[in-house]
Amino acid sequence: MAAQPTIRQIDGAPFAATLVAAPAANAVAFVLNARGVRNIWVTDSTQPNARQVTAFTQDDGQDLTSLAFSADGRTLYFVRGGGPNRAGETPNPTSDPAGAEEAIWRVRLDGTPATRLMEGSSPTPSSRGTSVAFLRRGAIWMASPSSGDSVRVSQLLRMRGSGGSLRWSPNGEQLAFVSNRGTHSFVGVYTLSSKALRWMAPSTDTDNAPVWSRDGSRLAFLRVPYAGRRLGFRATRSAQPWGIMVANAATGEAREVFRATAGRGSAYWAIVADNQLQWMAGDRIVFPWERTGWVHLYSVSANGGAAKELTPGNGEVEFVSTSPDGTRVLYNTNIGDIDRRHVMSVVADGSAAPVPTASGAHIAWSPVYSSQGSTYALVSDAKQPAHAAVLQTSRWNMLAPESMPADFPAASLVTPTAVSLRAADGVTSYGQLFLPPNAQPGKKYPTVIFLHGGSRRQMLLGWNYGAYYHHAYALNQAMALRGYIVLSLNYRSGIGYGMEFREALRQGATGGSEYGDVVAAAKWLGARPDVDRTRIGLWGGSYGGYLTAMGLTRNPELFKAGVDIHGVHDWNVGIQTFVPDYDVHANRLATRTAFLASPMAQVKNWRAPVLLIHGDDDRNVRFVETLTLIQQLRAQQVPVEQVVFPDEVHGFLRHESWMRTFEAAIDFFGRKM
Ligand SMILES: CC(=O)N[C@@H](C)C(=O)N[C@@H](C)C(=O)O
Repeated sequence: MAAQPTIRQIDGAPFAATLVAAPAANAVAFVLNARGVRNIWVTDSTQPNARQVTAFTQDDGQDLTSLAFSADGRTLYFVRGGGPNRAGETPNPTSDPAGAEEAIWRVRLDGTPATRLMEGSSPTPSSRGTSVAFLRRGAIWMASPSSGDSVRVSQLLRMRGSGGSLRWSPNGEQLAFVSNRGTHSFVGVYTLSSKALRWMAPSTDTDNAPVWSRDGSRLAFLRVPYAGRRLGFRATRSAQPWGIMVANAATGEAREVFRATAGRGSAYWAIVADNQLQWMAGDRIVFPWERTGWVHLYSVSANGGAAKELTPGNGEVEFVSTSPDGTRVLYNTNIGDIDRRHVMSVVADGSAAPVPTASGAHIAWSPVYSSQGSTYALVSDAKQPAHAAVLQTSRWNMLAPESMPADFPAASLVTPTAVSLRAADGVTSYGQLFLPPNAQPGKKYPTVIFLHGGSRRQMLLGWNYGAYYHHAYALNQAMALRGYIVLSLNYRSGIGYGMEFREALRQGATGGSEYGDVVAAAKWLGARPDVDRTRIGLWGGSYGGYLTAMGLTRNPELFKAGVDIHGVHDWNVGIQTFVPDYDVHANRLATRTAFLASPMAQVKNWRAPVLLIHGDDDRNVRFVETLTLIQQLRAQQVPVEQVVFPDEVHGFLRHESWMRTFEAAIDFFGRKM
């Protein structure tokens, strides 16, 4: 019998991320995270086969992000390291005594080594020259070539608020940006020659997502009416309708060219894209709208008028980019295949129906056109982890096949199947079922339910496009290969199944209604002949840790053990992490509802053994959430085990953190289930 693949083998393939295309030279770049060692790979007109252009060698937890090409496509800028937490500390998960930083690096595609340029983030190379605008602690700075290979940096302008969304005009003479003022935001335009700053029709609303017209005379941006402080972890089904403004860059005067209708789609839901708005050829603006209850793309004239739906169907558009000539939009969607993602393209004026790219049971995201019109994407399937690929004769062909480890056990992996189930209140939820290979008829198997985090997430019928859930998919595979049945549950309040599913009523801090789907899943599994209903466990991270803890407090009769990774255990604490001035006394009913929807409200019922795992530099779910839970469980003599990662953040930055987490989980379930 072949040796059982280890979790380190199953989760040992590189994870591909951050695919970007250059405006010239047919260059495309992406990041490969190979067991925590992150490096940048490129392909271009000189060498169509992908090649590694950086030389990092350690699982050091220093992410590579914000890749941005120069106008000529010959130089690539990127950020190494993460942003500061509220205490101003940058992520240092190896506890490196020298500390860590968030800095902008540069690598030329001529083979010379990458070099660190300066502290900062959001490198935004000029659309014409060789300058690079960037952010440093919320201020806007500029780096310009100096003697030799060095750069001269200077703060571009001093203003209130925090800068973001840097956008060069097509001629490289102006820089548009967003100035975030906390309760509202403005769009500004800075002119380099005159050093003049002009606000675009400033108002009480939140203006963001600026995009230049193709002739550089105008700017379009989103205007979202002020709606008070958003506390999160609750449904938002409607709002004061958002709109699209078009401003004259020279005068700052603007007018509204589109406004969402009341009801469905009146609350803006973002796509994943460099720009939320795409200024296309023919002066048309392409934008996302949820009017039908699904996130679709629409097209409207920059002069106003009726919006035209480009992507009809029951499913969501998620990742969006455009062709260099502005005639086509490239996007991914689950329309027609709800538990996967496929890349489509459509003409921006809506004169023709969307066109598919590749067929097959794959998951494709982050699609981009190269400057010479080739189509690239990040792709995975049930067995092949996330990789960068180019579209050739309607197939996705891997760009860096040599990066796959020889011991990756693709053939041993199982292929999950799509399932759906109904909760007591009638709401349908969805999931992927992993069955142990060579399952024996009549045998009853121990079973675990995986609960994703977010909760605006969706697990799929294959390796996930998010790093966190790419890792989670590996553990689900490892558990199935170790003889567990695994149900990966897409509970209500997740994405992919429409607005009303995502914005499920009484979710999270307003009632925890999604826990009803967890109970339904346990009962659905318990009714299966191959499930040992006395051996059902739960595991999940963050929001999934919350639901794991809910199961162990609310229904100790259903669940035998749990692995709770940085879970939310008190919604009032969870909200305060994102809203520091949240006042639990401002609305006592809401505060009490939030507490009653939290595991801590019924922690006295907790009996089952649990493994708690947390990094203490967690910026999303504070370490104290686990501290207070452990204190209470010890007082109740509940069998509690723990794994703590000093200086790790929420989505573990080190591969070794994930491996230690998963090895501990496999061992824990082996002993407790
Ligand atoms: C928004 C956020 O941080 N939510 C957390 C409770 C969470 O679930 N975080 C991760 C796991 C995520 O997927 O967002």
